Amino acid sequence: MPKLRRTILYIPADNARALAKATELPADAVIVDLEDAVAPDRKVAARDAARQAVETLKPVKEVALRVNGADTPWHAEDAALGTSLGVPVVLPKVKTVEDVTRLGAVVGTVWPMMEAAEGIWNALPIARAAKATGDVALIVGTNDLALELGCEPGPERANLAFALQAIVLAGRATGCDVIDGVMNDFRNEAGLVAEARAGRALGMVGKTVIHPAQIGPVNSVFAPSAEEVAKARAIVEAMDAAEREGRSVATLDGRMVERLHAEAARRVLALADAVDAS
Ligand SMILES: CC(C)(COP(=O)(O)OP(=O)(O)OC[C@H]1O[C@@H](n2cnc3c(N)ncnc32)[C@H](O)[C@@H]1OP(=O)(O)O)[C@@H](O)C(=O)NCCC(=O)NCCSC(=O)C[C@H](O)C(=O)O
Ligand SMILES: [Mg+2]
Repeated sequence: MPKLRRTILYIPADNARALAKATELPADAVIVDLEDAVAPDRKVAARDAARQAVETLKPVKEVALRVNGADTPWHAEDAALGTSLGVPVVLPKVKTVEDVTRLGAVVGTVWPMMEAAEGIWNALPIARAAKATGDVALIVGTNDLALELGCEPGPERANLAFALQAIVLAGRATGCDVIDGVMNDFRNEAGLVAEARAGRALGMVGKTVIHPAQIGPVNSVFAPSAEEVAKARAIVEAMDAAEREGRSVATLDGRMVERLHAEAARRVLALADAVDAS
């Protein structure tokens, strides 16, 4: 069954109330954050809270630790914490393959944040290097990307489209999941759903979220709908019937169906089963 990563919830490592809620929330995975969500004067104290939170969450759901960047004074000890916890380590602002391999040699699995302009240009080798460290999600960081590009993404994110597509291409080519960036406007459910649908249409498998209210809507977007499941079943049945008759092409509702369509349909059914089992 595929691993569900429809929603990955960021929780600041120094927010005890939010961390206490995490096991009950229906996010598929959690990133305990030591980076942007934690103020500089709380970074060191936040490590203890992060350790506790990861240890509590690990038996319940997938959990990763976001460390401070390699150019900060906190990075080495954050990375040591990641190593001792044995969870994927989310590395901010990855620019090169070496950024990934250097940290991977210390912590094991690295989930690169795809949010630096240079990192987007190097997306394919970065994704390949990350995949060599384990089961990897490429985490899109649209805030940092927009900052670096000097642009303000509108609801359509047209000015980020090339970068988002490049990340999806790299992820698909290397077997890494691609998880979309956050929607800052966390009370805007309609906007969130539209953005999540656009990410899914590009080939992302989930979206990072920052608030509990965002989890349900995003989980729904990244789960196959009843219509999609029914269509997938019909495609698999049509292809099975064709193959029993020695044909490798079938027709369904006036459309051609080949093995690759049946393969895609089986993926939809497997995802639906995973959602039902969650
Ligand atoms: C955005 C927030 C600061 C809003 O917080 P708040 O005003 O407290 O929200 P609410 O009062 O509506 O909260 C209701 C209850 O939900 C809990 N809560 C809130 N957020 C979370 C959470 N993330 N996980 C778990 N629980 C959460 C509150 O504690 C309330 O519960 P209770 O106290 O019992 O009533 C806040 O949501 C927040 O801090 N979110 C996370 C922010 C974060 O992690 N930012 C960094 C990651 S995003 C990023 O860096 C993007 C990337 O790098 C890029 O470049 O794009
Ligand atoms: Mg960022």
